[in-house]
Amino acid sequence: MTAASPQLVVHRDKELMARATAARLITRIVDAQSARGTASVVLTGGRNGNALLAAIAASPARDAVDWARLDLWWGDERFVAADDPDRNAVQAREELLGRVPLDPARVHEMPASDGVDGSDVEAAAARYAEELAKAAAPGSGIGVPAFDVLLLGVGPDTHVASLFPEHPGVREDELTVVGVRGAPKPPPTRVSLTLPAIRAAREVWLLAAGEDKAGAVALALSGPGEIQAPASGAYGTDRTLWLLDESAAAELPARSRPGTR
Ligand SMILES: O=C(O)[C@H](O)[C@@H](O)[C@H](O)[C@H](O)COP(=O)(O)O
Repeated sequence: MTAASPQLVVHRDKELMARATAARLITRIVDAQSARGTASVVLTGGRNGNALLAAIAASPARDAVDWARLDLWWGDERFVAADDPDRNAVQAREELLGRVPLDPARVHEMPASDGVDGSDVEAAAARYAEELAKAAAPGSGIGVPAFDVLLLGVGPDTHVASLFPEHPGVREDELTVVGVRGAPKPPPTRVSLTLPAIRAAREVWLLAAGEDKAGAVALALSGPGEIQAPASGAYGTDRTLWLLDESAAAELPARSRPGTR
């Protein structure tokens, strides 16, 4: 299996998907920390991403993770004030981050619109790209850390992070982080990793639950171009995992549908 050929796991419903993925992520982090003394995870916003964080917070295995030796990054962020409830980081703190003993220096929030860059979202994107590059191993590829797991929610239009079909961000093939204006999903201004940065992750896990995602899942896995279906361009160097519930998998051809877990 190549990284670009995804593995699909279909769960009975979105609640079980969140709980099972929480167990999967906890195990993956523990394995990385056992092997290398540290782990690096990229979080996603959205309902599925937040449900996963809530499931981790509720997991009896939660504290198998050495939270102080975990680097957290974001795949995208809404470019609003730092304390705006619309911020992915604010929602992540409420669901999990405020309940576990993380090292604050290793929680890398994307810049906010009331930060040093003001309303200059391109400058904010460049700042985050610089923070990623500083954390990257010297001489390693495009200047992002080797993320162990990069999480992505999938939009009904197949967007991932804040990379939307036919938008400039999804066409970016050099920068690791871009400013996004006029996003179809509000709020319109965002900061996002690019596909090259996403594809630098060891594992990319795409989360999609609900019937409103069935068309996007079927389209993205049918092999279209990443410009028309950004989710189809999201894959890891070692593994690409689509974590679905039955509703989101409903439009997949029978031959590509694994058994439900
Ligand atoms: O900032 C964001 O809005 C997210 O990062 C976005 O990419 C999200 O993951 C998808 O839109 C899916 O969102 P849902 O899981 O809520 O459908």
